[in-house]
Amino acid sequence: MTRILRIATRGSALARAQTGMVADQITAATGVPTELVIIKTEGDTSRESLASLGGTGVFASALREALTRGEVDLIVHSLKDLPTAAYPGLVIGGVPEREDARDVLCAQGGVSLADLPEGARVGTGSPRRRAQLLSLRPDLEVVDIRGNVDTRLRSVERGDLHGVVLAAAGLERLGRLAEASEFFDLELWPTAPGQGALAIEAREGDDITELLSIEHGLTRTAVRAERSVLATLEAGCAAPIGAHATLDGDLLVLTAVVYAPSGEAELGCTRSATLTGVDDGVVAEALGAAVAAQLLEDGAAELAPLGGAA
Ligand SMILES: NCc1[nH]cc(CCC(=O)O)c1CC(=O)O
Repeated sequence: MTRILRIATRGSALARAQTGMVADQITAATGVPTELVIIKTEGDTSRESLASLGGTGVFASALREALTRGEVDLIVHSLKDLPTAAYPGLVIGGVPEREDARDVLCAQGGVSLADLPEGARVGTGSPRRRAQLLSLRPDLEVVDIRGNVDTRLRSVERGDLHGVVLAAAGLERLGRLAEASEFFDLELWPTAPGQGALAIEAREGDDITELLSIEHGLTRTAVRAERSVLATLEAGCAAPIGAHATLDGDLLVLTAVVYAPSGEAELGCTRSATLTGVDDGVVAEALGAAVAAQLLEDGAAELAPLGGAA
């Protein structure tokens, strides 16, 4: 019998698109056929705010249960939506190369943030994006929105909002990057730990050698540093924190910023560590922990609500 890899995904257009891309890559590289298994999650069906759903992992848990039960072989997650805590019996078996980690503005008339009218209504459900918007444009009315990328873009098309902030990677995967009216530089506007990257989760001990074909070690190392900041701060995925790591030669450079929810203040820290190719993951994790420790020493916990879904 030929082996078929069953790959679980959430049902949103973005989730299906990115899972299909990973599945196609695996098949192209290894010849092993794949099958997509769509799993509905509470995070997809509920209209409640993320905070009232109980915070981290609302998108991941139904898929993880299916993987644990053996109903599927792999899960493709957006890395930024994956809680930092390990899940018993499961491992991140593959991390493909990261795409664009930046946030973008999609605004009526294709205008930039600076050119939005006074008091413009801009939608985001992310406390980080809210703070970043307000720090640059305190006059804006930031509107808390939920829903998938398509719904968010439609609220701009319909004129309910002047603009929305979204991840470039998500728009790209949906073929809608042309709707971006401004790309925010990562130095000025660091994004969520792991943004633009995917995680392929597998059962511990399963020998899924096909994953080697999509693995990108430098992405894995960079996101490990970013996620280590969150884990050390004991912050949830909805905390107002941006973190981004890049490689400069053999130097891993990590910047993290914690924002006051109002956008009126922020604390940043940049540090670097040399990668040697040996234990890079450990080095990355220590770098993230050091950056987080510095932020805490500088008062991050007093500046922003860090825990759970803020
Ligand atoms: N929270 C939803 C979510 N999870 C991952 C992405 C984008 C793709 C990515 O970062 O890999 C998005 C949409 C968005 O933030 O615009």
